[in-house]
Amino acid sequence: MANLLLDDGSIQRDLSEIVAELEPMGIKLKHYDPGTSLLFPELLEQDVITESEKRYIVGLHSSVFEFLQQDNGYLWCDLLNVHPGSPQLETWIATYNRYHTHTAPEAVYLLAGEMIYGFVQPDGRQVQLLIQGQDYLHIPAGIEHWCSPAVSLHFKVVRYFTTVEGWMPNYTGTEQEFKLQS
Ligand SMILES: CSCCC(=O)/C(O)=C/O
Ligand SMILES: [Fe+2]
Ligand code: NI
Repeated sequence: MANLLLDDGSIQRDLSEIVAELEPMGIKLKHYDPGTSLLFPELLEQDVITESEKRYIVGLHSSVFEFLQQDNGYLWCDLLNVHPGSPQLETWIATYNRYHTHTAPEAVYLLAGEMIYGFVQPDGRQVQLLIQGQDYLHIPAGIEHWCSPAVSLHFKVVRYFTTVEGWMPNYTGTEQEFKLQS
């Protein structure tokens, strides 16, 4: 389940409170646990999974989550697997942990592991959202965000795309500011 860290050091753990905090930015967060992870538990534990294993997981998952694809007009989806031995991991982190926008929505369903997203609220305050297994996140086009693996450096995520080319980061230059109270 997700946690939201606010810039005053407080943490929201209640899903409905987090949803309300994200709502002014048009960001949707849901927790769906249809039991699909039980279909491939050993694959979710593995650091390395093959392309055919990825296709198997995405295929099983897509049939259960067909409504997500239809409701949101997703054209295609893939499975991104990040682990401590992932090639170019530092480059990947450097690419996405800077504030950026996309011209298309960014939607993800986290199968395993943890990811952190940063957002700028309408009043300028920055928040950090931790998502965990079975969390679904939808960020509208044009919303500033950054993302990163959590320190475990493990996540497996289904990414939903509404355009053929996927998400291109447009960097905004906004600095990450996260001052917690002393
Ligand atoms: C969510 S995994 C891929 C990273 C990415 O494309 C992106 O835009 C993160 O914000
Ligand atoms: Fe992004
Ligand atoms: Ni590992």
